[in-house]
Amino acid sequence: MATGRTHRPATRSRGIPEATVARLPLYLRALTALSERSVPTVSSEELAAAAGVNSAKLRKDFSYLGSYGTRGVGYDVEYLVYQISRELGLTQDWPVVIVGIGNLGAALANYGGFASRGFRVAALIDADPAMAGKPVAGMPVQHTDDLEKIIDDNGVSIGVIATPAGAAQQVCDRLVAAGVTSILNFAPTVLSVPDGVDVRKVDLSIELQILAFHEQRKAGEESAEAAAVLPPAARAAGEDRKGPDGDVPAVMPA
Ligand SMILES: NC(=O)c1ccc[n+]([C@@H]2O[C@H](COP(=O)([O-])OP(=O)(O)OC[C@H]3O[C@@H](n4cnc5c(N)ncnc54)[C@H](O)[C@@H]3O)[C@@H](O)[C@H]2O)c1
Repeated sequence: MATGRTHRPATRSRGIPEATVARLPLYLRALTALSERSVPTVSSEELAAAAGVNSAKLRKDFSYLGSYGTRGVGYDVEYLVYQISRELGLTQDWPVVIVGIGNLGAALANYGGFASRGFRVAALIDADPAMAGKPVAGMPVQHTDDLEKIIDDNGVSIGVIATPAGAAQQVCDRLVAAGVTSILNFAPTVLSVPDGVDVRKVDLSIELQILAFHEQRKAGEESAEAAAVLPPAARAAGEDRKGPDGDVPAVMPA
């Protein structure tokens, strides 16, 4: 009997904005690190810096949780860990299945960080008959033929897709038909899902492309700054000092 499929994140119904929900894991990670160091309280500024968020935004986010901290003391670290964990639904066990146990699926299965955050890997599923029964991360890989039964038996509502892109939609459709309502998709493809099903896509190459964009902008700003510190005559002379690729040599401060 599936029990997990009806769980919906409480955050939506409580009217917490999606952007705040997206920042809660950042706060939780920073707070967990403080808790591990037995730090009892933290100011909004310190926590904002640790989470990489603006402190006014943090205070606004925490106001949605009904957490305002104490003036001059800050926020109680343990209580905030509990509050955010509860808000994110992490105080309950979330069985997760991973579909596609190749390089990535096996790495995810071996990652210990899921279990410590309340995500129990309930099953590993792959279409390759040669993999069936083989142990990965201490669990036998199960064949996709049994996908629906596995979802039902374990009350799974969260599925992770780590198959090739061409198989992802079909895997997604089967997961959804079996009762999965949240999908974490690593395959480089856009999935169509019915209303009520949440999909989060992880694409490391997109993250790298965004970093490349920022790197390019930083390089542009540096050369603009270098040009700005030159007196006009030197700037004009600098034209002659360009390297063979047109790069302007770095300007040393006087
Ligand atoms: N999001 C990211 O940042 C990121 C990073 C690396 C890889 N990927 C993507 O993750 C996916 C897996 O990459 P990989 O390197 O592990 O590939 P892989 O070839 O090593 O593994 C894919 C696995 O999926 C299985 N599979 C194929 N069709 C299936 C189906 N219909 N049902 C169940 N299992 C099926 C295969 O048998 C294989 O074991 C690819 O789509 C890849 O592009 C994403």
